[in-house]
Order: sequence, then C-alpha cells, then structure tokens
Amino acid sequence: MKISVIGTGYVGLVTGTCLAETGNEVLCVDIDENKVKRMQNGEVPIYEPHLDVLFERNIKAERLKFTTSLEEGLSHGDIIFLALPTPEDEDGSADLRYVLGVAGEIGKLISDYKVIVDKSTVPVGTADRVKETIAQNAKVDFDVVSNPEFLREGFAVDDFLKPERIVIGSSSEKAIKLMEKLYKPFVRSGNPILVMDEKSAELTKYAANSFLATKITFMNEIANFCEKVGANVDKVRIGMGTDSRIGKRFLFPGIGYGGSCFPKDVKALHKSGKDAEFNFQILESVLNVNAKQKLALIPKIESYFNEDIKDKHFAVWGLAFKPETDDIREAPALDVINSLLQKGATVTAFDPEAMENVQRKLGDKIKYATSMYDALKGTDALIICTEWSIFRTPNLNKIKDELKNPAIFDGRNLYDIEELKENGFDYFSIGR
Ligand SMILES: NC(=O)C1=CN([C@@H]2O[C@H](COP(=O)(O)OP(=O)(O)OC[C@H]3O[C@@H](n4cnc5c(N)ncnc54)[C@H](O)[C@@H]3O)[C@@H](O)[C@H]2O)C=CC1
Ligand SMILES: O=C(O)[C@H]1O[C@H](OP(=O)(O)OP(=O)(O)OC[C@H]2O[C@@H](n3ccc(=O)[nH]c3=O)[C@H](O)[C@@H]2O)[C@H](O)[C@@H](O)[C@@H]1O
Repeated sequence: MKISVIGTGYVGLVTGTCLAETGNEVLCVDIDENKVKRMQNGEVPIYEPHLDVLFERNIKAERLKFTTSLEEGLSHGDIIFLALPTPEDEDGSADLRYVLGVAGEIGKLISDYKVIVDKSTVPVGTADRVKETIAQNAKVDFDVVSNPEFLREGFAVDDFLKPERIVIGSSSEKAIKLMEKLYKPFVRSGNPILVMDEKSAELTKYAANSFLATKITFMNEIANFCEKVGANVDKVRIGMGTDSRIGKRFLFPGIGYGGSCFPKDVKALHKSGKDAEFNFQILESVLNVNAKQKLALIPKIESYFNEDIKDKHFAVWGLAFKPETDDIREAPALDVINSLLQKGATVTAFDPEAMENVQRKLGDKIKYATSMYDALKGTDALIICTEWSIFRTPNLNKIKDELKNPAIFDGRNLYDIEELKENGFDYFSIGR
C-alpha cells in the first residue's frame, strides 16, 4: 500500500519505518528541513534501539523516503498518518494547532479519496474537528480514523511490530477495511484489532496513559508511607504485584514519572474533564503527588548535609526521563538539578545518551562528564535519577574513592541496602 506519514518524531518515524518493513511504500513528511536532510542521508535523527537496522534496510529497498513537501506527501499516500506533536498548552489542554493546521492544508491539497489517520494523542472529539477542518476546503471524498499509538520510547520498534492491541476508531467501513489490511501482518499471533467509534478510541489512549501514571503514583505514595512506618516498598511491591489482578509491571517507585506523554496526557484529560464540568479528582491527586515526588530526594540530601548544600558539588547519573532514550522531556533529573542549582549547589552530570539534549537546554549551568566515574571526581555525593543498566552493578570502590562523602541518593532503588552498608556507604533510596 502507499502510505504517507506527516511528522517524523518518535511515533512518525517508527510508524513509517515499521510500515515500510511489511512491504508498504512509505513517504515521510517533516517540516524540519535539517531533519529531513539527515534522514535522506541515511541518518536516524533520534536514539531508539533497533530502529537503525530497519531504517537502513528500507531506505536501501527504496520503500522508505523523506520529503519536506506536504503536497508531495499527500499525493503519494492512500493512507495519510498524522504523527504530529500535541504538546501541553498554557491551560493544560492538548495544543491542537499542528494537527488542525495540517488538516486545513489537507483539505486544500487532496485530489482523490484519502484515509486520514490520526496517530497523535488528541482529546475526545478531535476526529470530528479534523473532519470539519478538512471538509471546509476538500473537493473530494475522505475519511478520518482515530488510531492511537501505545508504543514506549526505548521499546518503540518492538511495541509497533508486536502490539498487544491495535485500536481503530472509525465509522467508515471502507476506511476500517483498509486499516485492518494494513495492520494484519502485525497481529498474526492473535492479538486483537479493536474497532470502535472515534471518541472511544481517542479516550482509550488518555485512559490508558492516565491509568499507568496513576498506578506509578499510587506506588510512590505507598513508598513514601513505607518510609514513615519502616516498611520496605520492594517487599510490598512484590507482595502486591504477584496478585495477577494487580500485575507486576509499572509498580516501580521512584522520583516520579516524566517523559513526553504521561505528564501532558494526565493534564489534558484532567482539563477535558473540567471543560465538560467533570471533576477528575483522582487525576488531580496524581498531578500533585507526581510534582512533589520529582523532588523526593532533595530533603534527604539536605538533611544529610545539615540543611546546607550551598557550594556542595553533586554528581548526577542519568538525565533522560527513563533508560534507553535520549528524550529529556519532563525528566525528573532536570527538576532535581534545577532545585540543587537554586540552592547554590553545583552539578556534574553523566548520561549515556541524553547529554547533548541536556547541554542544549542547560548549557554551562552544569558540567558534563565523559563517563559515569569521571562525573564523580571531586563531588560531595552521588545522585541517581535514571536507571540505565550500566549503573546497576558499578565498581563500588571506585565510587567511594572519588566521592568526598560515601553518600549515594538513589531515585530509582538500584542497589541492595545491606550490600551498600557493608561497603561503607550512606545510602538513601525511595520507600526503603
Ligand atoms: N513519544 C512517544 O512515545 C509517543 C507519542 N505519542 C503521541 O504522538 C504524537 C507525536 O509524538 P512524538 O512523535 O513524540 O513527537 P515529536 O515531537 O518527537 O515529533 C513530531 C514531529 O512532527 C514534526 N512537525 C511539526 N509540525 C509539522 C508539520 N506541520 N508538518 C510536518 N511535520 C511537522 C516535527 O518537526 C517533529 O519531527 C503526540 O501526540 C504524542 O502524544 C503517542 C504514543 C507514544
Ligand atoms: O503515549 C505515550 O507517549 C507512551 O507513554 C508511555 O511510554 P513512555 O513515556 O515512553 O515511557 P514509560 O516506560 O511508560 O515510562 C514513563 C515514565 O514512568 C516512569 N515509571 C515507569 C514505570 C514504573 O514502574 N515506574 C516509573 O516511575 C518512567 O521512569 C518514566 O519516567 C506509555 O508506557 C506508552 O504506552 C505510551 O504510548
């Protein structure tokens, strides 16, 4: 089939590449000329494990191409995916200017039947708004489908190739048939393609992300309570999670959830509620608890240094909002660093993939190390914000040799408390 993907971020590029992998002819459109040039030269512009192999293979086979021309994109594809940003607007709602802006152009540019597929995460009712916007100018027939994406950064290729479910929201038989044909190769193991109305599909995405954010936040509250009463959240987590009704996944406490989606999606659903005069009380709590949780290590650090961290120098391991990505959007590490800087401390940071992005954001406000051990040199203590695998079994002697105090503040519960104690560390984690 002939497919066009508008927007080549984490979702668009993975969607385009994976659809090319099943034999479709894919043309990706992006407004960012530099990005398009890099992709045309065979460079993957984001860090996403396993994407490079598929990307290279499909470019070579001439099934995956790139352009900055929306007109070219719209004339190529029979199915047009919108994988455009829907960032947080000032009032917490999803900013639809990219989606509706492109929809306006689509109306002017299409000259034969197209299925317009919204893959961006958008509030209930957006498919109708996209339809109306296209219809203002369109002279030909078209359908709009809501097809929310559930991939995780860091596992995006695997999640796309082997989805647990595919959600298709549409009222057009013709569009549904085309979408089912396109996705059939991805659900050969029997996972379902769920067809529903557009509004239910749109809400499914927000409900899923908000539920996962709530699950993490609930666990963070349990962790904080564990600290008050002397329980160990690791034990509680396993004790709870082995009940299959609860499940073991997404129960890891830490310094809050971050990323490009949970924070903005919980806020957007909360705002949609407000607009409909519906009070999402549970989401209000999630938002408040998570904002506090991002700074959960700060009082521990201040207490260790007798409430005075001015002029103290800290090593921070992990900057990305989670491992296996270079994405730093709403990363808890940034909140931690900003708070330390505000209190007069200094920071040397290390992350395997996200250093460039942080450098662009923070510039010379902090120092950047070339390795995890290099970051420790001359610092007063180590703070861990992201659970990259390479931090899991470090050389403890090397850490102790470099730090002025044998103190580790671990926001991701990486180490065994007893082992760290035996090795002479003052070790602080979350809920243990
Ligand atoms: N990042 C993720 O893991 C997931 C994101 N989503 C949703 O998918 C949507 C896209 O997210 P990301 O891929 O993370 O965004 P992104 O910000 O990484 O990429 C968006 C791309 O769209 C391009 N763009 C902006 N305006 C354009 C225009 N007028 N024409 C062509 N290209 C344009 C940008 O240059 C950029 O390359 C959002 O709604 C997000 O909530 C859904 C599931 C997972
Ligand atoms: O809509 C989206 O963009 C995506 O958002 C999340 O994916 P992602 O943000 O890539 O990352 P997650 O692995 O879900 O982690 C999100 C945040 O929660 C935190 N987290 C996750 C799990 C956990 O047990 N504890 C915890 O604190 C992570 O550290 C991270 O900051 C969802 O998992 C995807 O299904 C969804 O498609």
